[in-house]
Amino acid sequence: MLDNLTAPTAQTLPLLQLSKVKKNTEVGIGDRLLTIEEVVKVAREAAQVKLTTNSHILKRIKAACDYISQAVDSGKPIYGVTTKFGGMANTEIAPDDASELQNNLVWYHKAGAGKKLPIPEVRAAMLLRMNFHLQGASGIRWKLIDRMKTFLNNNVTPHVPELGSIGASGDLTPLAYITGSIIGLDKRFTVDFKGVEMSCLEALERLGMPPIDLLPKEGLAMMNGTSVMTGIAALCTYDAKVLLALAMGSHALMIQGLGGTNQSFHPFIHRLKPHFGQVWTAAEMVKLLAGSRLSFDELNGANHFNGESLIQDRYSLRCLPQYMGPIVDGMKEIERQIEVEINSVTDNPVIDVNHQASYHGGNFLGQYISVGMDRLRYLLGLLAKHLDVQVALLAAPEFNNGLSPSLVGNTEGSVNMGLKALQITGNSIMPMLTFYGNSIADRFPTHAEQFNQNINSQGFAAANLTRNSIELAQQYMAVALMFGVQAVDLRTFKVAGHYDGQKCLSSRTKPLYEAVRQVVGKAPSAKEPYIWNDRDQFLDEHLAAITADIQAGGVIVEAVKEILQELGDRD
Ligand SMILES: N[C@@H](Cc1ccc(C(F)(F)F)cc1)C(=O)O
Repeated sequence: MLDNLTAPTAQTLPLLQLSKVKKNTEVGIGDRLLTIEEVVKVAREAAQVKLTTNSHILKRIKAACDYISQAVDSGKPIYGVTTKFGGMANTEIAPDDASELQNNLVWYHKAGAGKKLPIPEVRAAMLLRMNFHLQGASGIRWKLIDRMKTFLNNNVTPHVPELGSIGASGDLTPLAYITGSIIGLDKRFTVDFKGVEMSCLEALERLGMPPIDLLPKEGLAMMNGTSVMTGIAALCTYDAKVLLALAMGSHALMIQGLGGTNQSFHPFIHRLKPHFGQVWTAAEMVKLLAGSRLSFDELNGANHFNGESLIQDRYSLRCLPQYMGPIVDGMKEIERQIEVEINSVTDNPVIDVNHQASYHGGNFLGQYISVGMDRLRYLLGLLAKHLDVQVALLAAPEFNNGLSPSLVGNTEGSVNMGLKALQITGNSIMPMLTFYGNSIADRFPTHAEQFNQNINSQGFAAANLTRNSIELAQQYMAVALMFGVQAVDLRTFKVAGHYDGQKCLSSRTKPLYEAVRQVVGKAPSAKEPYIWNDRDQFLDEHLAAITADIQAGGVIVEAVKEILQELGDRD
């Protein structure tokens, strides 16, 4: 009977394609693969979670629990069920202590430190934990899975500290905080209950659920694994993809501002060096620039050379596909790996109910997350470095192809300095991003946990660092967009004698330009560019508004949704 089960496995995963989640508010789990987008929906947009009702799956979950209780009764030695944990796993425990062992595990792992993780990250972690428990390989009761669902669907989130996991046994300590809260182990496990901080006991009472004790294996089943780092990583990966789309849009604005050519993106060139990301970037740039009156359309081999400026664009424009290609490819690979991890069982030992056996292994090691997140931060650094170079070109009258220094709007105003300070702000962010590009997976604590966890991933730390990088990159993107929009207006004046960039931009970049103008509250005008006199606005307010819109997935993100969709296309 149980042989016919069809739980998702890594092997059944499709090659990555971010599924286009319909605008519904429900995400079903247990009998299908979860996508990163769905994790975002549950974590950030409060989509309701619906557990599978597939009877095969329910039976398998129960069968795994039965396997454990029989093992305890018969004295079968199983790690962490009839033995102590980690480097103390040479010590057996009496069957009568098997439940206490699990409850104690949660208790002594309440040893984390630092700030609380953001609520969406803890929600993502709970979703992933449920998703893996539904594969029925852990020996955990349905009741506990259902409790996590109740927490999620009622907007109740355990407080989980940011420090305390080396990503080896997965995230033991962060997951202990989730476990302690859903079972009500002690009042000092606290939660956010629809915005109000309270003890887990009060929250459980409000939800109509009494505290419960864990049964044998259930502590391990709740705590062994990568769910928290993977939850953070899924959100970061999603945000990075949005940033990549925005970077493409910003480059397209800046190329138009600089009066560049599309010739370097000719498909002929890229067929001769057909890396996926390179070819994709070049094709995307051709689409993004199509119809522009500001950049040159020279796909027919023409050249606007006039003996003044260089006969071809500088590298940051001309080599854009060759530079961006590895970033596109890298992010796609990271996404694919995160999607495997979010659909994986990361527990130990795992129970094979079909063969009535359990196996000792190490799926909890978060190395895919650490290496992926280290790489993601590195790629974000590269992304920012490139945008910073375009900003530098735009700010320098020697290289900006006839625009004013620092893109001053009103050059008649004797004291105007334009975007000079904005460039410096960008210059202050970019090196931090490349610094954050350093890896942490290759550093590890010595002698961890009596030499049991003697190799560890640092995946949780890598994910925490990546959250910081994402935030910095969002700030940087605001700088780049402001430069792009101002440059477009100044170029428009040179080409068309007025400042309304909308009239001259390509149709694919117009929405991004308009979204930025909307967010900063400055409608496009033929009379004045975006920034005219220095004292017409404070630039930091614009930066903050643009960053906030990007973080909220607002109109600026909406304006690049076609690029985002095209990024999701299968390679
Ligand atoms: N991931 C480990 C489980 C484990 C390892 C260590 C400890 C502790 F508490 F000693 F640190 C708890 C659980 C394993 O399955 O092998």
